[in-house]
Amino acid sequence: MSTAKTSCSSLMTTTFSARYTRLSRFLAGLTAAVMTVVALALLPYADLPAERVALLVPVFSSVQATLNAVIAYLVVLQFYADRKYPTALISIGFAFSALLSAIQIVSLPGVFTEGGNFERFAPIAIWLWVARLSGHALLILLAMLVLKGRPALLASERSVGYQTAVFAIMPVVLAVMVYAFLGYNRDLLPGLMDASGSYSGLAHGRAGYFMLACWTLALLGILLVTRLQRGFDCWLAFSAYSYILYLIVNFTSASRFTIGWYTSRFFELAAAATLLGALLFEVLRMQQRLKKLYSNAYQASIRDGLTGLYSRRYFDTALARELAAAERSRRPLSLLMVDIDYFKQYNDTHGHLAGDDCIRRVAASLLDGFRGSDIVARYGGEEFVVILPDTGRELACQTAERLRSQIMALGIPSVRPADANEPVVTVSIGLSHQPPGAEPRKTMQTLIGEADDALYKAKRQGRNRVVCAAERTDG
Ligand SMILES: Nc1nc2c(ncn2[C@@H]2O[C@H](COP(=O)(O)OP(=O)(O)OP(=O)(O)O)[C@@H](O)[C@H]2O)c(=O)[nH]1
Repeated sequence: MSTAKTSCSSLMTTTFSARYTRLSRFLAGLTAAVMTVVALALLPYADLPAERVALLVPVFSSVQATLNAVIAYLVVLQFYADRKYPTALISIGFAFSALLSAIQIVSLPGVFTEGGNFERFAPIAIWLWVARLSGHALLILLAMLVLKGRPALLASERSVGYQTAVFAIMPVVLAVMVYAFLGYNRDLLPGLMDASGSYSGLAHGRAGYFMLACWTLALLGILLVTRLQRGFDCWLAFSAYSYILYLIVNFTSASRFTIGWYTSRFFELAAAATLLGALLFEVLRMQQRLKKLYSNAYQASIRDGLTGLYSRRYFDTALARELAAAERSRRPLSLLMVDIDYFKQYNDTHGHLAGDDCIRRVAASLLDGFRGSDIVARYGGEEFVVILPDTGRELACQTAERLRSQIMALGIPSVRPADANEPVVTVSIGLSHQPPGAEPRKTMQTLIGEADDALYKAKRQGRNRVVCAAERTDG
């Protein structure tokens, strides 16, 4: 019960595996600690003015917007797979942030005009920044509340495609609405920056505290609700923590073109870059897992569960393939049908489990006795078949004889009727053969039928022997 609940409360259980959680926790914790030290070391210098590098901030903002857009894309695709609404809300958060960043870049100095549209956009630009950061955090917080309140709530399988499209469009609508609202009310908005470029009114006022509170609540939400059960949870928490450091360093300077103003952007960049790295790593791991799963499923579909030999189904396709190849290359092909003698008595005396063990030992011996190109399969019950490509009748007879002796040599104690003289498990073998270039060529059914008839003859003749179908036809 508790396991089911725990897995529900974690994010992205479909794609993101638990295996690397401890490593992610350690790495995210370590990186957060290093960043905290860097932030603390920076604080005394945050106020110092720095060179005005007009393009630095637009470049930072573009990279950050691109990273967030890619994260949003990967996460909304994840919603398509796991159908969890919190996943969709997180993707909206990142897409919303990316879009508002893009809008904001237009207003920055040196991007479209020398002085920038900044002066013209100034009241909106800084409000866009406030809206972007708080909106992003609130959407993550909302995701955590939904995850906590309705952990089992899933989008229906039928509508998930349509809902994914809606969630992909929603951030555009939100961003346009925020932009329109701010533009429309630009004259009413309180100025958050003075003519000298100082925004200490924002940093040490209600808007600044609000932004910090949003990210602190988002971080607490991630920690308390997900309990960092998956790698993604850890990096999402790290990303929220990076935003808090970003704001603290940025607010300590509270003025444009200072050490704090520039360097704070590294923290925002770190938030997006590490999360994207974690996502890509998980996508790569998922690919590896799928490959392994596919290979396991394929092997299970062509192998017999008890013996590990090829299954009857695989044998059917293999025989058709090998017969066609033998015909094309005008080479011979032989088929052995091997059956354990008196197996019913063996089972009745020693029990079914011992019977299984006997089948396994005979199968292992069969595998041992053939070339890599020969195909050994379990035909059913205590019966096996072996396809011997490129093998003439003489060689096939010798091989079958060798196999018969090899199985006797295993010395599996047997219970026999009074007339049987071997106290060990033996096999009877029927052999059929397709000579090179023979016309009319035999079909699969003919070849199997002939081997089966030969096996029946071997049983009637007293068992523990090899009978070749060609002998009977010729004779
Ligand atoms: N333990 C075990 N027994 C199986 C398995 N598949 C089939 N059998 C048993 O194998 C026995 C086959 O019996 P029969 O077909 O009468 O053949 P037999 O006793 O070997 O007699 P001959 O073939 O004429 O020598 C049956 O009792 C089946 O229940 C299996 O996977 N495990």
